[in-house]
Amino acid sequence: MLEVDGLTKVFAWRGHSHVAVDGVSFALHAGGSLAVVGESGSGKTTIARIIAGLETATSGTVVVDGRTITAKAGDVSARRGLRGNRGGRSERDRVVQMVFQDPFGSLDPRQRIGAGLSELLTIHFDLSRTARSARVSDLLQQVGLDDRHAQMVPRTLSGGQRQRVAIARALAVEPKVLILDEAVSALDVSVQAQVLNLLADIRAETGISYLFVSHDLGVVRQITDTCIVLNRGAVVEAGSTSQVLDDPRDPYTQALLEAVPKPGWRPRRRT
Ligand SMILES: Nc1ncnc2c1ncn2[C@@H]1O[C@H](COP(=O)(O)OP(=O)(O)OP(=O)(O)O)[C@@H](O)[C@H]1O
Repeated sequence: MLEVDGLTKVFAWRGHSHVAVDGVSFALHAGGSLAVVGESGSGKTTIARIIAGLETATSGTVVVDGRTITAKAGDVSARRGLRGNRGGRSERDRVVQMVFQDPFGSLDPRQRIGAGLSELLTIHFDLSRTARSARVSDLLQQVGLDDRHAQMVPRTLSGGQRQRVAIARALAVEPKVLILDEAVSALDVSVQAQVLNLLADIRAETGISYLFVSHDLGVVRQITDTCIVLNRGAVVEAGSTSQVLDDPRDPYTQALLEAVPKPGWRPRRRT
């Protein structure tokens, strides 16, 4: 479903340059769930943003569902080739969707949740008003919300409910790949568990694939079957999530796991 090959991103500014992603390759099969883990600054979000089309790659390819979707800066023909005929939206808008840690940024503060979903459906599908309204109800139900929430604006929802809305909005366009970038990190533990269960159910029902970016190895264990570990933009270990987390081969992965606070952990005193 998703094949990433030799992906590289170099950020350059005022005579400086920084290799944020360094020849990353991995594959995610249909209905699979792959974690991208690594410490802060290791390049996780940059990879996610390139796949979602929010950032251009310096080199390498991204293939989703058999179609190459990588567009380098200035590569207009690649972008044109991906244009769908629905409202001028690119095909990538539909096949890959992304949910962020803070859904506030992607929600219009003045728009009621139902109206926002309806607007998205209008952009991407040719549905009658009745069919559209039924689809809005279905989407809300799919994420554990109801028609009551359709009448609310983002600020009147809890953090967990807002994240459910963000997931409903992503699902509205029927993507093949959903990128979840620290999507449950800001939620408290019980709400986090509910959203993780919801994501597991949606994957089982729809066969959607997840690319799960997280620094939380406990969450990664629950929601993914395969895992890549990044260190300074490069993949240092890849395999099944249980193998990587239970029997890490690479010293960096071992150090990453050892850094997770264990029961009885106490903050070290400053000297
Ligand atoms: N627009 C940019 N310009 C310059 N450098 C950038 C830019 N975006 C990211 N970087 C750098 O690229 C590196 C990787 O950043 P990225 O956000 O992908 O890391 P991350 O693993 O997602 O980190 P975190 O877990 O803290 O979100 C970092 O060193 C960051 O400073």
